[in-house]
Amino acid sequence: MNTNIEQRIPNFIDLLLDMVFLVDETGRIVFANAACERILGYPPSSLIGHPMIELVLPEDRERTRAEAAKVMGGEGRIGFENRYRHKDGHVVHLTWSARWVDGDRLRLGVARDITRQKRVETMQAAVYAVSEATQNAADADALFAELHHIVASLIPVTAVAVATCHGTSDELSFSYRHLWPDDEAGTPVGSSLCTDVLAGGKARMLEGKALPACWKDDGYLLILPLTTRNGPVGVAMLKTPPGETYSGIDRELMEFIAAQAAIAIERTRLKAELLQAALYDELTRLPNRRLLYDRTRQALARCQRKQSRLGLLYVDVDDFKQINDSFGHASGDLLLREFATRLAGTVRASDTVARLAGDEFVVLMEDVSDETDVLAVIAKIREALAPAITLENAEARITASVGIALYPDHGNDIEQLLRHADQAMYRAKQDL
Ligand SMILES: Nc1nc2c(ncn2[C@@H]2O[C@H](COP(=O)(O)OP(=O)(O)OP(=O)(O)O)[C@@H](O)[C@H]2O)c(=O)[nH]1
Repeated sequence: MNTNIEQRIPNFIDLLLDMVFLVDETGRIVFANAACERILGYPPSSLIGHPMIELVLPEDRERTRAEAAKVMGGEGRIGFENRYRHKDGHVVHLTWSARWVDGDRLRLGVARDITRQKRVETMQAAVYAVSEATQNAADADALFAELHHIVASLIPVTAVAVATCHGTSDELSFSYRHLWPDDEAGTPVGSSLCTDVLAGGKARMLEGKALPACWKDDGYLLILPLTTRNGPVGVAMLKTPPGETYSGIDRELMEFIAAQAAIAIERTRLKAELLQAALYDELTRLPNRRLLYDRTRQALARCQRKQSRLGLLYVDVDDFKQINDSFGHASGDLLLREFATRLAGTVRASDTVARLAGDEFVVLMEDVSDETDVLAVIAKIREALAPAITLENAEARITASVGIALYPDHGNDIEQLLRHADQAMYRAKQDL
């Protein structure tokens, strides 16, 4: 009966969607069905006599040899996965069912192409990895480094650059570069390519003579626009190792990741903006009351441990209302910004200058030995305030009243210290 069917329909094995191989004891192919051409690009006749292992990706060969040895030892095996190289260069993921045919001393293997399924899994894993990176990255720099890491785990990259912008009218600036060269003018290679890709909104792949000269026509450059529903956020550039290429599947995957990365960049920016708004004063960009309280509590804990002193200055601009009344609110704002800059310039980078409200500022200094240290800072503040401040149509000279509080001399917590310094400042103002 079977013989009859085989005689009447002789080539049914070539209709199978899976590949069927017979491989001899030396590892050479003795039979391959038509699916090999559909899946690997090789006509079956061209594979006869060819060592099977040479079709396997070099990274998977050792595992594959070990698996073949098990099959040749008589074990029926199902579910082994490895990767083959298609004739056109792209990677094909396979899962195997294999057994040893003892009488013919041949390995019979049936392989299913699971490349599409693997791609879906890779994409899902990439979405997860990018979203985790977005959650965990402390800032944009950390996010770029993590995105680079994710991309490098999926495709070969030797050099990476990301240029970012805020919308179409904004200029691109290079925010991340890894082994990315400069051109003769000292700007990152590919700047004009980025501008073109951003304008076109489509990914581009460059090779050979089209590559920037520094790569000597070697390898490929993939340029991807980073765009969200709200507009462009930048451009990413990936360079293959010399002699390698990105397949259509690699490019599709990178375009997908670029879309995820663009959303991640937008979210990280939003997070940074929210954090800035929550902790910093909008007008002067100085820490606000909330951040001052937080930093003071931390500083007090350190001082307690180290048995050291902390100095707190309450600084209030004298007669600021008159500036507003005489020159207008915009000039008042300008003066407050300049005042903040000068104040911040008088202390160490590790100290904190905060704006509490209106024209009231606080300076927090760690590790002061006694009041002399603090008085020296006040002298510096007065010196910094001495030059006139240029307003829109006028010049203004300002002074400030300052009150001092020291930990532990005048209090143990932020509220007590602030109250003490405020009262001292008030007394100083009365004496004017
Ligand atoms: N331009 C501007 N003015 C502000 C801002 N915040 C508060 N002010 C103004 O700052 C002024 C503070 O006035 P006062 O508290 O009387 O302070 P002063 O005029 O310096 O008086 P003394 O503290 O007694 O020297 C008020 O007129 C507020 O309207 C701001 O962000 N911008």
